[in-house]
Amino acid sequence: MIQDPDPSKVIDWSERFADISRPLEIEVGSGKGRFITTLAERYPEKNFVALELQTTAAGIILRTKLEKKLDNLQIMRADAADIDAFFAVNSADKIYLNFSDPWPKSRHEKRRLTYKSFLQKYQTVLKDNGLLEFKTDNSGLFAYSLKSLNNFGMQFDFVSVDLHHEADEIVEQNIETEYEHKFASKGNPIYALHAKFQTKDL
Ligand SMILES: C[S@@+](CC[C@H](N)C(=O)[O-])C[C@H]1O[C@@H](n2cnc3c(N)ncnc32)[C@H](O)[C@@H]1O
Repeated sequence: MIQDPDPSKVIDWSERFADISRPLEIEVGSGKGRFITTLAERYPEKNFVALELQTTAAGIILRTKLEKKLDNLQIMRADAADIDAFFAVNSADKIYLNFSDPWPKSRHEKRRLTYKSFLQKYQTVLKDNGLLEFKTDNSGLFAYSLKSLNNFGMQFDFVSVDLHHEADEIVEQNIETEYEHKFASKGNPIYALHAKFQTKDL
C-alpha cells in the first residue's frame, strides 16, 4: 500500500505493476473496496488503483488484495485532490467515482468529487477517450454532477436513473459497491453515468 505519498514526487508505477502497458483503471473513494477488488479479480489483464482517504478502509482493501493475491491492484491512502500528482498525464483508461460523499451544503460544493477542479485533474490523468464512470443513490449529487460535467463540456455515453432495472446485459455487467448493495436492497434507485472529456490541448 502507498501511504501518504509526497505529491511533489511522481510515482513510478512500473515498479508496482508487472506489466505497465496494460490498461489502467482508478477508483476514487473506494471505501472497503468491494467494487475494485471484484474488478481486479475479473480482469487480470488490467491494472487497478484504489485511491482512498481513510486508513482503516484502505487497510481492509489491502487485506482483500493479499487474501485474493490480486497483483494487478495497488492501494493508495491519499487525497484525490492530488490525483494529477500521482499519475502521469494521459495514463489512465478509466476513473470510477462510486457513491461519493454528497456534500449537500452549497458552501461545501468544492469538496464534491464532481466539482470542476476535480474534473480538471481527471481530464489530465485520463487518456483521450478515457471514461469517467459515476454511480450514486443521491439524486441531488447526480443532478449536480450532470450539470457540472455538462458545463465542463463532457460528452455522455450512458445515463441511467435506475441502473438496476436497465437491460439484462447492463445489469449483469454491473459490479455492486458496498453502498450500492445497501441502498439498492432498500429499493432506492441507483443513478449512473459514463462520460468522456473533450480532447485536451497540451
Ligand atoms: C460514501 S463512501 C463510498 C465507498 C464506496 N465507493 C462504496 O460505494 O461503497 C465514500 C468514500 O470516499 C472516500 N473519499 C471521500 N473523499 C475522498 C478524497 N478526496 N480522496 C479519496 N477518497 C475520498 C471516503 O473516505 C469514503 O470511503
